[in-house]
Amino acid sequence: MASVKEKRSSQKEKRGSTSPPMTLERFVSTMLPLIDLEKEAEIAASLDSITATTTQATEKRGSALLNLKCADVQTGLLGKTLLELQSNKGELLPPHKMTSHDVVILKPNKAESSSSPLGQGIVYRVKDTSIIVAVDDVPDDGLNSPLRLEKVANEVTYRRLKDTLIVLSKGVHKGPAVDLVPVLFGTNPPLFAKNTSTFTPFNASLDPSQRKAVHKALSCTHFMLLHGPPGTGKTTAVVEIILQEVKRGKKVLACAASNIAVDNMVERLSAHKIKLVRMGHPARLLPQVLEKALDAQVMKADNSALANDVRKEMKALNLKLLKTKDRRSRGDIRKELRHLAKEERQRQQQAVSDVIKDANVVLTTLTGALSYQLQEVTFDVVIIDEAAQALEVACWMPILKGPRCILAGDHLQLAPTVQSVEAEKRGLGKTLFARLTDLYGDAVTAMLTLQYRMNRLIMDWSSQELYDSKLEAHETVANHCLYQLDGVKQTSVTESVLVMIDTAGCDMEERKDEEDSTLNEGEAKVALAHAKRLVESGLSSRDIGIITPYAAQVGILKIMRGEEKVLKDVEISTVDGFQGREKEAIIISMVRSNTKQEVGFLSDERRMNVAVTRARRQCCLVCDTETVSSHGFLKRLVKYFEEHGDYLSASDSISTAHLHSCTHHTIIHINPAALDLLTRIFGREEKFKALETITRDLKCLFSRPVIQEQMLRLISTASTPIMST
Ligand SMILES: Nc1ncnc2c1ncn2[C@@H]1O[C@H](COP(=O)(O)OP(=O)(O)OP(=O)(O)O)[C@@H](O)[C@H]1O
Repeated sequence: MASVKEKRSSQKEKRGSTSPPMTLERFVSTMLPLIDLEKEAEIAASLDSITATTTQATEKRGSALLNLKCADVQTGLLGKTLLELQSNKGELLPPHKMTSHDVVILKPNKAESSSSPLGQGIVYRVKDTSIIVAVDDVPDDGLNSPLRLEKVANEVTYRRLKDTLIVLSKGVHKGPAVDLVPVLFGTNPPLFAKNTSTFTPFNASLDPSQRKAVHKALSCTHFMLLHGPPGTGKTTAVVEIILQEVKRGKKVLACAASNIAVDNMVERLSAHKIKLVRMGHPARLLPQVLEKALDAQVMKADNSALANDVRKEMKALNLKLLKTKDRRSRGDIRKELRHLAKEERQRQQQAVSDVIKDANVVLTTLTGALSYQLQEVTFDVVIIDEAAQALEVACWMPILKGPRCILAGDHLQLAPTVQSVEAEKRGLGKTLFARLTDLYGDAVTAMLTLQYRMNRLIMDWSSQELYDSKLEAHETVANHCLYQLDGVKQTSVTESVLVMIDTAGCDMEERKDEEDSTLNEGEAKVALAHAKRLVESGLSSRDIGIITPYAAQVGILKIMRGEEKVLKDVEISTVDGFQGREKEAIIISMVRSNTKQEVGFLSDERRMNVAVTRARRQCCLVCDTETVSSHGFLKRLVKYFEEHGDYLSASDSISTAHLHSCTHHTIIHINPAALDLLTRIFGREEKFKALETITRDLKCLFSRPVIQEQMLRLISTASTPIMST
C-alpha cells in the first residue's frame, strides 16, 4: 500500500488544491463561459444531431423517436396530462437515449426540424413498448397523425445557473446569505457556537460519529461539511439534522442535485410530524411522495377552491360573451372577465404561498430553489445532500437563500458529470464540497466512520486507500457473506467475499465501438458467467449488479445476456450510473486490456472507489491484471484482491461456467488441469462420469494448485464417489 501521505497528495492534486484560494470575482469570471460551453455540449449531444443529420440518423443516435402513435391520453397527475406514445412500426420502441425527467418536444413525424412543436413535456415513464410524456396542455390537433418525439436541452437549468452567477457578480451586499458568502470564499473565518446544548436524537440508533456530525451541524454559525463515505448513513444524519432544526423552530430548505435524492429525504421525513412541501414537476417525483408535492397541497387549499369557483364563473361569462351582440354589454363582460382573471391569479398565488409559508421544510432540487414560487422566500438553514455530486454554481442557487448551510457528501466518490471536455478541463466539475475541504479541512468537517453496507474485506480496501483507514464496519455487516442469505447454498463461490478473475494472457483484448467507446467481449462473457454461477448457487438475480466504467461495455453485456432468463434481473450499468446504489454481489468489468497498458479513466480513484463500494457481500473484479497494473493505484487494488480474495484465471472461469449444463465427460475435456488431476487419482486410461451432486461441487476446476487441492478434497469426501465407466 502507498503511504497515506502519497495517497493524500495524489488526491489533492486531482482536486486542484495547488491553485490559490478562489475569490468570488474569479469564480464568476471563470464559470460564466463554462456554463455556455456546457450548454453547447449538451445541445450538440441532442439537438445538433437533429439539424446536422437526417432524422433517421437522429433516431439511430437515440435523441429522437420517429413514427409514433398516441395510444392513450390520461389526466390525473396533479392536473398534468399523460400521453402514451407507441411505435407505428412494431411492438417494441427502437433503442433510444430518452430517460425519465428528460425535456421533450412533440412534432408531426414529417415536420421540418425548425418547425414549432405541437407541445413540450417531460418524460414520465419509459417502457420497452411505449414512452409516457406529461404535458401541461393537450395539443389541439395533430395527435391522430404519426408523431415524432425529440429530446431537447433543459434551457431552464442553464438560465438559472447564469442568473445565479449574475447575482454573485454584483456582490452579495444584502439578503440572508450576506455573512455566509465571504466565509465560503475564504475572506472571513467560519464560526461555530461554543456552548451548543446537547440534543435528544429522534433516531435513537444514531451511532457516535453520526451524533457528532449532527452536533457540529447544529452548532455551525455559517456552514459545515458532513463527509459521508459509502454506506455510512449520510442521509440518516441529514434527516436528523433537519428534524432538530425544525424542533428549534427553524425553517429549512433541503436540496439535492437529483430528484431521486430529494424524494429519498421526503420519504424519510414523511414518517415525522412536520410540515413538508416537495417542489417540482409531478412527472419528476416518485409516486409515493406525490401527496407532499406543492401541486397536491395547493389543490387542497381553500384559496385554490375559490380560484376554481372563479374559473367556473369565467367559463360561464365566456359563453355569454359568445352569444352577446350588443357592443356595450360585450365591453362590460370583458371588463368583468379581466377582473375575474386577476382574482383567479391572485387566489392561486395565495394558495401557493400559503402552503410554502406554512411548511417547516421545503424540499427541492438545486435548480428548483430558483423556481418562481420560492422567489421571495428565505430560510434559516439550507441543507444540501449529495453536495459532492453537484456543480458548485448549482449549489449557489439554494445557498443564497439562507444564512447557514450544511453540505453533505463525499468528495472521494464521483463528481458531477460534465459533458464539455473543455469546461471540465477548466474546472466546471470542481465541487464546492471539494473546494471547501481543501480550504478549511477538518475544522469544518464531521466525518461519518461506521458503515452499514459492506463486508469488512470490501470496505478495508476503500478505507485504506481513500479514507485514512478511518472506516469501520458495523457488526451487522462486518462478516456477512452471500451464503448467509435465504435460499443461497454454501459453496466456494458464495463463500468468497473478494474474487479476482484475471483475463491476462487469455486473448481477451479490448476494442472500440463505432462511437469510440471501449468494450471487451471476452470480459463480458466472463462477467456473465460469474453472474450465472451465483444465480445457480441460489442468489436472486435481482441481488447482482454488473458495472463497468464504459458505456459500450454496458451495451455489449446487455446484448450478450440476450434472452438468458436466469440473468434477466441482473442490473447492468455504468459505474457512474450506479453511484448511491448497492447490491449483494457486484461484478466489475474493467474492460481495458491492451499491449500499450493504457488504462484511460479507470485511473480516476473516485470511480473505482464507487465501483467497489457498491457491493455488500461479494465484489468480483474482472480485469487484465497486466494492463491495469501499469497504474499504481490499480496495481494496489489488484494486489489487495489477490492477497485477500480468490484468484481465478478467466479461461478456467469460463470453462467452469459450462459445468451445470455439461456432462462430467465434457468437463474433463475442456479443462486439462482437471483431467490431469483426475487421471492422477484414477489412472491414465480411465474415463469418468460424475453424479449430479459431485458435478455441482466441482465448481473449482481451476489451474491454481490450492484450488486443485480443494477439488481433491471434494472428490475424496464426496458421499457418492466418482465412478469409472
Ligand atoms: N445508526 C444506524 N444504525 C443502523 N443502521 C443505519 C444507521 N445509519 C444508517 N443506517 C443504515 O445504513 C444504510 C445507509 O444509510 P443512508 O442511506 O442514510 O446512507 P448514505 O450514506 O446516504 O448512503 P450512500 O452511501 O448511498 O450515500 C441504510 O440501510 C440505513 O438504514
